Amino acid sequence: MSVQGPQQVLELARVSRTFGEGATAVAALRDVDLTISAGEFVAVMGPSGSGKSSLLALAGGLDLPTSGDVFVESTPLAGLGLNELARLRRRAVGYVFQDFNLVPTLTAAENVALPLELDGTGAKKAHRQALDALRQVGMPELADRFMDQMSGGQQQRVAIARAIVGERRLILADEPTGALDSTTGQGVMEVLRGRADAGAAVMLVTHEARHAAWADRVVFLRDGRIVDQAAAMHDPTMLLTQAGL
Ligand SMILES: Nc1ncnc2c1ncn2[C@@H]1O[C@H](COP(=O)(O)OP(=O)(O)OP(=O)(O)O)[C@@H](O)[C@H]1O
Repeated sequence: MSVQGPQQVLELARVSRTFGEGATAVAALRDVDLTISAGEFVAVMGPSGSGKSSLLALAGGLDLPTSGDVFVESTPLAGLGLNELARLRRRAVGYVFQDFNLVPTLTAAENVALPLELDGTGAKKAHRQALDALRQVGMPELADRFMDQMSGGQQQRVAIARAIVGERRLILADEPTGALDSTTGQGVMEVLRGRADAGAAVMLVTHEARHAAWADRVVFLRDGRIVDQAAAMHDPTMLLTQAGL
């Protein structure tokens, strides 16, 4: 399924995010400029606490910057009301959370179909698209299982299926392979690469150089600033050196 729309899917313009005030304030992000185009897969690397999760949260409209602007498909997020922001997130943004955020009382297929149904897609079509997404992450046979009948790795793949379902233009993934063995983790990278190749913008936070090697570009964060950007090299040790890891 191809994903079409404006060329520039995500833009962060001089974005800063500070938590707290005064002497105890923490600058999680400082003056970050970043643009991701349709079809582009960007990996974000950097030491713990460098601002990677904060960056993803701002890109997905889950948090708002202290200063600067975030645009998703040319729409400034700051100008949206809460309902409009929620609608844009459901329609345009697929988010893989570190802790999955799945609904335990729903089956895998119901979890994946949920954002589509909330957005007005009919139940049958939503179910069909959910099965397709579950197939892409290699789990079509587990569609009717509830979350407490699944391993951590299986739940993680449900979370990934929910992020890629439908025609999301922006896919944001925070360490989406933590609970997966390396073969399955590789499969998830193939799925993300495939979504980018179909026209989505993909941003992946990862500590793993072999996963960053799937990206078109790697952004390195340190102390809340982008310190370097590089075309992804297929030399993992080089990536680790650059990331200071
Ligand atoms: N809700 C919050 N309240 C206060 N400080 C926060 C909050 N969220 C993040 N921070 C701080 O902002 C900085 C950046 O955190 P962030 O989680 O974005 O880093 P990270 O690179 O994702 O780290 P990790 O790799 O450990 O997940 C850290 O110093 C963190 O303590």
